Amino acid sequence: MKSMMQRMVVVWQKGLNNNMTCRSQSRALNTLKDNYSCQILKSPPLASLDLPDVWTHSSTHYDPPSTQNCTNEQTAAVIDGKSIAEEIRLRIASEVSRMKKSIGQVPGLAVILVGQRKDSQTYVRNKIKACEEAGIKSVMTELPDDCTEDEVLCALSSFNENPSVHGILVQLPLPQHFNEEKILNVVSLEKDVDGFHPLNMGNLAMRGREPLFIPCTPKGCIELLFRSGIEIMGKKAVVIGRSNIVGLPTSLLLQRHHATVSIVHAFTKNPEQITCEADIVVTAVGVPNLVRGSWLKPGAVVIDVGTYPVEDPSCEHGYRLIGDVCYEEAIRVVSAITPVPGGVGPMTIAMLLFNTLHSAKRAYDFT
Ligand SMILES: NC(=O)C1=CN([C@@H]2O[C@H](COP(=O)(O)OP(=O)(O)OC[C@H]3O[C@@H](n4cnc5c(N)ncnc54)[C@H](OP(=O)(O)O)[C@@H]3O)[C@@H](O)[C@H]2O)C=CC1
Ligand SMILES: Nc1nc(=O)c2c([nH]1)NC[C@@H]1CN(c3ccc(C(=O)N[C@@H](CCC(=O)O)C(=O)O)cc3)C=[N+]21
Repeated sequence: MKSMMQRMVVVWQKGLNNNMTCRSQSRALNTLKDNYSCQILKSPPLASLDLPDVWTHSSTHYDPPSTQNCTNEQTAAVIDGKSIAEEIRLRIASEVSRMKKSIGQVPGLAVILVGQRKDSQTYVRNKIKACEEAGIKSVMTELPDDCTEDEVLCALSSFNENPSVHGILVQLPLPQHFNEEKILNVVSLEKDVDGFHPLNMGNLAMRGREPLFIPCTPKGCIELLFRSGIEIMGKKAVVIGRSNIVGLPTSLLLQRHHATVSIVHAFTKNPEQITCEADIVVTAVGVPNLVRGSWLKPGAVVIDVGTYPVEDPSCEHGYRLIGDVCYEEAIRVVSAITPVPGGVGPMTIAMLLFNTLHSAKRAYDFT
């Protein structure tokens, strides 16, 4: 136990430290001159997030679309997840600040990172930085690749019991020798801000049941659709990928919003035929350029969750990210699309902060 504690690296972020820059000219959509663009310029209230009293319509107002990057060929509006996420994070920061002033408490997020994966380290770093900027306290336990399952479970139990921790995230994937199911089952249901606990997932799947938390990436995808004024009800949606963390919960969530949902996976025959009937395509696979222009119905909306790193010495970190969708082809066909990077990724982090705030509000009965 002692040696485990010594191996932990615990990083506490200071309390309120909102150093996010407020973008007065935030542009949620870099829309271009075309017939479709007018459909997605509305800025509806955040129907999918539970803060309607705070996130007023006026606060979510977007400027008219930019036409700066207009080319003759591009017809799609680019859904600017980065700006939308920034706006959401500012709202969260102001809620955290209100909470601190009112009850002297701030939300707390605990992250468990096992192993040395560079991508996981980057994601976790970004999440902790985002917490710091929103005034959310964060604590991280880092364990080596060869640690035991008991060490992870022990760290989890201590976070489960810690009243200043309102959200717990076990960064996935875990090294191969771990039983992911066993570990995720131990995360307290009330602190499961990732929404991966089987009870939260089960409640998401069942009619008339409400999960305590909705997984961040799927929730971010829906939020992007809402915020871009894209109707889900009655639409044909195709989700490519059926993983527990993205594809499956996204398909459940789209159904909850009354879309007719088809799921495409590695064994699907003729995926193109299924996908090209969809009004909304959400793709979460991790295969670059899997979805070609020919897979898409003209005017469809595409949410590209996939991120795949490709070496690029001209980029800051020596690599750049590409999505599942052949972007250059898709923008000539669809009405709106999320870019990679700058689409879903930033929304995942914003939703994590949202879930953590929500959890703390519930813990303190703060409205
Ligand atoms: N932007 C963000 O916030 C996030 C991005 N991601 C990214 O999303 C992608 C998916 O992540 P994740 O869900 O964890 O990945 P998984 O590897 O767990 O799942 C991939 C899914 O894609 C399916 N699949 C694989 N190949 C094909 C194919 N050729 N055609 C159709 N379906 C296929 C698999 O099908 P089967 O089930 O049959 O094997 C599986 O369901 C990754 O690139 C990941 O980096 C993930 C999380 C958050
Ligand atoms: N328990 C758990 N919860 C997760 O939510 C989880 C996880 N494990 N394991 C890995 C995936 C992946 N994921 C991302 C989060 C943010 C970006 C993101 O912010 N991407 C930026 C770019 C970041 C960069 O440049 O590297 C963007 O797309 O614009 C991407 C991917 C969360 N995941």
